[in-house]
Order: sequence, then structure tokens, then C-alpha cells
Amino acid sequence: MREDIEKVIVSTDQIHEIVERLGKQLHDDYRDKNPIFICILKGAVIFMTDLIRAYDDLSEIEFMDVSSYGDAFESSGEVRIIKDLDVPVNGRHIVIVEDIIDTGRTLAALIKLLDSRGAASIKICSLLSKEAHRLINVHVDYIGVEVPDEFLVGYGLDYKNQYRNLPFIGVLKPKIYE
Ligand SMILES: O=P(O)(O)OC[C@H]1O[C@H](OP(=O)(O)OP(=O)(O)O)[C@H](O)[C@@H]1O
Ligand code: HPA
Ligand SMILES: [Mg+2]
Repeated sequence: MREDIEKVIVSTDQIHEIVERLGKQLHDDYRDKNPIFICILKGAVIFMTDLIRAYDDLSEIEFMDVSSYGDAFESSGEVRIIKDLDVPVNGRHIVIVEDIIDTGRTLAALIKLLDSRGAASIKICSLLSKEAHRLINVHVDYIGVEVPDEFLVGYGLDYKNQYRNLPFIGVLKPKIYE
């Protein structure tokens, strides 16, 4: 698997530092608010499990499965909800946990949906932001790191559902796409 990587963009050590920083920041901002962390499957699952341990306070976790990329490099533009939340969110403080914000389409659709359900507040925490590729402007409250406009894999991010379990984030060798 690792031999398929051309270069590392965010190392394991860097990821660890980012997660600790974001966990502390969230802890300062959400004290006594019992937030719900909503993990957007599948990509955010690895980040989520590390982040909630760095948060270190009372909170709840929930999961939604949303997909717009399938096996492709480019978002289809259609955000499909594959698994919805099992709990009501009205009156609750929500932190949407994402691995990456790329075109912004997934988040724009999610914010609209959760807002219509009466959440008390909705904030976004994303490990990565690919601002250069944004098509829809979404405000991201907590960003781990800005990344270049390249297709990335690892630490939750996939190509054809593979490479999510790499402990760092990198770019694949071109021959993998051919
Ligand atoms: O800003 P966008 O262009 O909408 O891209 C970001 C979304 O794309 C990825 O999910 P994907 O649809 O690949 O599903 P997955 O997490 O199951 O891989 C990623 O995990 C984000 O949810
Ligand atoms: O760069 C990416 N890699 C993997 N999945 C993604 N979904 C949006 N952007 C990406
Ligand atoms: Mg994907």
C-alpha cells in the first residue's frame, strides 16, 4: 500500500499535533454545552475517533453516511444521504466532523439539512481544507490544515474505497490511476 504513495502531504506527527490543537480549541468553546459530534462517514471516521479523545469532556457522537464522490476524483455534484441520524438535533449544539472540505458541496447540503431540523448551533471541524477547489463557499470554524489542489488519500480519505487506513495523508503515484 505505502509503495503506491508518491509524496506525503501531512505526516502522522503533523496529524497528531493538529488533532490535539483542535480538541483543545473545541474543549474551550463547548464547555458545559454537551455538543453532538456528527461524523460524516466514511472519510471522517479516523479523524473523529482521535478528535473526540482529544476533546476530553462530556459529549455525544453520532454518524451520518453521505457520499458524492463514489469511485471518482471529482464530486458528482449530487450529495446522497446513505444513512441519516437516528436522533433529533433540535436545540442541540452540533459539530460536524469532516476529513476534507473540497468543493464544499457535501457541507453545504448538510448544513441546510441540519439547520432545517432546528439545531441550536452548527459548526464545522475539518481536518483538511482544499480551498483552491471550492465551488460553494462554506464557513469552516475549525480547520486542521490547508492542502494543495491534489487528490489525497490516507487517514480516512480514499481512492476507490482503498488507502483509508494509511496513518498519513499523501498523493498517489500516477500509475495507480492508469
Ligand atoms: O467538499 P466536497 O467536494 O463535497 O468533498 C468532501 C467530501 O467528499 C468526501 O466524501 P465522499 O463523498 O468521497 O464519501 P466517503 O467519505 O465515504 O469517501 C469527504 O469525506 C467529504 O465528505
Ligand atoms: O482529495 C480527496 N481525496 C479523497 N476523497 C476526497 N473527497 C473530496 N476530496 C477528496
Ligand atoms: Mg470518498
